[in-house]
Amino acid sequence: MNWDDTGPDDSATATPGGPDASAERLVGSVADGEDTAVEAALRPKDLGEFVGQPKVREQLDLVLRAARQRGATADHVLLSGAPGLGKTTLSMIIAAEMGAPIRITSGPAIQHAGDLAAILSSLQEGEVLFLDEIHRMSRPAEEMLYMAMEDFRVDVIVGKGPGATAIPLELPPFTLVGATTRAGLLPPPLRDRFGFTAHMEFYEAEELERVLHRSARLLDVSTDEAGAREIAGRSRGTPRIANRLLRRVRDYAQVKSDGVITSEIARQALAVYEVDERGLDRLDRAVLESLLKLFNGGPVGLSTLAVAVGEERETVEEVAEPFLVREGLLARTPRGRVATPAAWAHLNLTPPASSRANGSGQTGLFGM
Ligand SMILES: Nc1ncnc2c1ncn2[C@@H]1O[C@H](COP(=O)(O)OP(=O)(O)OP(=O)(O)O)[C@@H](O)[C@H]1O
Repeated sequence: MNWDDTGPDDSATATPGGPDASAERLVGSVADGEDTAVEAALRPKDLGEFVGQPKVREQLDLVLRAARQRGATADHVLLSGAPGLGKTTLSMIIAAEMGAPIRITSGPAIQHAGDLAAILSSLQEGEVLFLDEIHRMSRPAEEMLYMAMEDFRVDVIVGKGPGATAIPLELPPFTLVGATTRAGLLPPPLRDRFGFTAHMEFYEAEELERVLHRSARLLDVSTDEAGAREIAGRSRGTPRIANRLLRRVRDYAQVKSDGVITSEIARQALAVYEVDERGLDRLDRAVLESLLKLFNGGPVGLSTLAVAVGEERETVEEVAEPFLVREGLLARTPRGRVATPAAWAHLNLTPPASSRANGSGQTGLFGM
């Protein structure tokens, strides 16, 4: 039986940086309103306080120290990685370490070259310009940025048509910190103009425990080691999610107990919020359960799977699947979606005999 109603659909382009459909989920990595309000208080202020990402920290520390010793402005820095891993935080740390002010804007906010010219021309010497979602800037603005980054100069075009003239405008030296969830989407001329590029990885559970202990201290929440461990394991490698789960578990501990977060309290609280021990929520589990119970582990086409779950195709593809793929629970193949042996184990289900025989789904992809 061929369940694949969509033809080859392994061309999924979803990434954690896709549409903000995950914003309202407890385990979504995009910031929601409450996150924005609380995050400012929880941001580490210098590299020493910044948890994890040891390579990025070490390299950035060298770049910044060297610039300070030379009395120069730091090179432009490109930070790539999924939402919530600390790109904004690092940009603020760069400014703080350089003793410089910071200006924050984003690619979508700069639709015209004139918008960028206005920002650039008002920068002070040494200032850090943080450009979030730099891959979403308009083309003309991007081209203006090339020259600004390289020569600290922009050409402001005055007038239109044949009478238009370019007036050169000198800029003070500044440090551009660009952030992107999709480094691959940046045109090479832009990528090449960054002196230092750092890729932010998802965090280890032990690192998230440290983030949680720090946040608990700042929020005046008491949590024991096992409580923090329980939350860290469900935080999908992302400090933003860890901090959000911490706040929900704190609520539960306060209402149902004495306010102290223990592993038992964390387990009970996150059961209420339907976040399981691996960080999967209701939607993730619905996708896996359909794949396993209705389609014997696949392969099944994305559209069929989405109908079975009762969600839009895009929601399944862009909100649930990236994490399931990252966790090795689901694979996107040319014939459709396939569950891995780990998916059967996670939901405590037994794979059908045919797939057990070759240790795989029906495609023989996962021989054991
Ligand atoms: N290494 C870290 N140590 C401690 N806390 C961190 C770390 N990284 C991120 N955080 C916390 O996670 C929250 C989200 O971080 P931040 O806003 O910097 O992420 P981001 O990568 O810029 O996200 P986005 O791409 O959505 O803008 C912040 O409140 C910050 O306190």
